[in-house]
Amino acid sequence: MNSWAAPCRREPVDAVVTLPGSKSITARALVLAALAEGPSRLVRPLRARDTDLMADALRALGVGIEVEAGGEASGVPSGVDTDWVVTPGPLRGHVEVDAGLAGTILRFLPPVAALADGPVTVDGDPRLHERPNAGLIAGLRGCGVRVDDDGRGTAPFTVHGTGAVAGGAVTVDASESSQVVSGLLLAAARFTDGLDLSLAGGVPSLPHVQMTVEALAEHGVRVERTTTGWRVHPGPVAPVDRVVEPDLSNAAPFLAAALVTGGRVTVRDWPARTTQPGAHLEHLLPRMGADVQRTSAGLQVTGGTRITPLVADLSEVGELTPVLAALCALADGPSRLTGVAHLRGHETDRLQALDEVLTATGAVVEQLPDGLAITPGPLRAAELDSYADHRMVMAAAVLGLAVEGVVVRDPGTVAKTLPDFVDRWAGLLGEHAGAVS
Ligand SMILES: O=C(O)C1=C[C@@H](OP(=O)(O)O)[C@@H](O)[C@H](O)C1
Ligand SMILES: C=C(OP(=O)(O)O)C(=O)O
Repeated sequence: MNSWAAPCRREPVDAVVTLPGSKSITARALVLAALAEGPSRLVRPLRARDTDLMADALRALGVGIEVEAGGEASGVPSGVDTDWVVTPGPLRGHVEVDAGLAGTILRFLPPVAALADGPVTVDGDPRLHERPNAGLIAGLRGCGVRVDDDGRGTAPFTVHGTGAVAGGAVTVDASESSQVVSGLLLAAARFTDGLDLSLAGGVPSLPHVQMTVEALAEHGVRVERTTTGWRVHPGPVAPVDRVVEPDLSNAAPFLAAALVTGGRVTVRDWPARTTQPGAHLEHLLPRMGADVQRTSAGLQVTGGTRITPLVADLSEVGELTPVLAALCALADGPSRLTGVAHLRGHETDRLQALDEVLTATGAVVEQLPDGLAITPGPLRAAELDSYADHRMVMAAAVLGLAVEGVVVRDPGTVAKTLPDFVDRWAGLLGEHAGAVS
């Protein structure tokens, strides 16, 4: 499929959707299970490019990861393969791993690789070579690990595992990605001296760091907040069986459809409490005019007759920016989204890409040093790039609901976190995914 005619919808949608597991929780669960003292079971992990590549990378290091039919907890008919059973083994080096375009692999795998018994080379898509990673590589070196890189910390690079990592007190610059902190914390219980990590500056996406801290605690690791960062005590990592929550960032386009069409969308199995940044949709969407309720079915979002502009600092929830920006282009006044300078280092430079896409469909966009000012204009048809970015396809889908004639090139890029997005979108609208070529 080379291009996708995003469906336009004038009538209110009315749908209940079920979404696959969280990318971020699946990635953490895989890494911690790989470092644990015995086998762990992941029920309903996300099966998508990012998490499949993470599983492959860990397998290359010697971790057993088997697909198994789910039990009762999987919520699907018995006999359907829904679970991953992760069996740790001695971590081996002399391997190359493909990180694709996954920030989670780029930043979570190298600290694990440092515990292997030989060199591990990390490479991936051409765009991965541009994703910022200097903070992680400097942090690893501070822990006593030898890394060969091009001097910028970007992939490809080689981590020289020796079977042990000293750890100790390290200061890192995580201003470009919270994953620098998460990656180091995740493996730190296995470092000889644990890790006393201090931040050199700010860190975006704090809920994702909190997600890491909670995942560590669930695996029995002692982790605490310090005045300058986080401390992880050395010790065993306990195995854990867990059910992976639905991906709430991937819920964003589906819930946004309720606002665009003045309809109603419920996302099933919305967690009562979660560290996923997508949980902030519950508070952000009412600011854009939606009625949001927790019902017995899940999170129900009902759109009104207009979309209210949004002025918000999205530093904690950067992942939501593309879909929220699309909604801003359909609002009835100017919006301002700030706190997201680090989006320039995501799958694409998202501030530039959003500028291009929203401008092409009629908005007036100003790029700010750390965000976007978006003034809606008369809507017009456009052929949009997907920028190899799943969230840009999802943002285009939201625009397409309101703009006749939105065509998205290379929509298959959604495979990163939601391979069947186009089919699910058709299902949301009560259509078949026919308009693809
Ligand atoms: O730890 C994680 O799972 C993630 C952290 C965030 O990264 P940044 O801090 O680089 O934005 C987020 O954008 C990414 O999609 C997932
Ligand atoms: C920034 C994202 O991904 P990654 O984990 O590759 O950084 C994202 O999914 O929005």
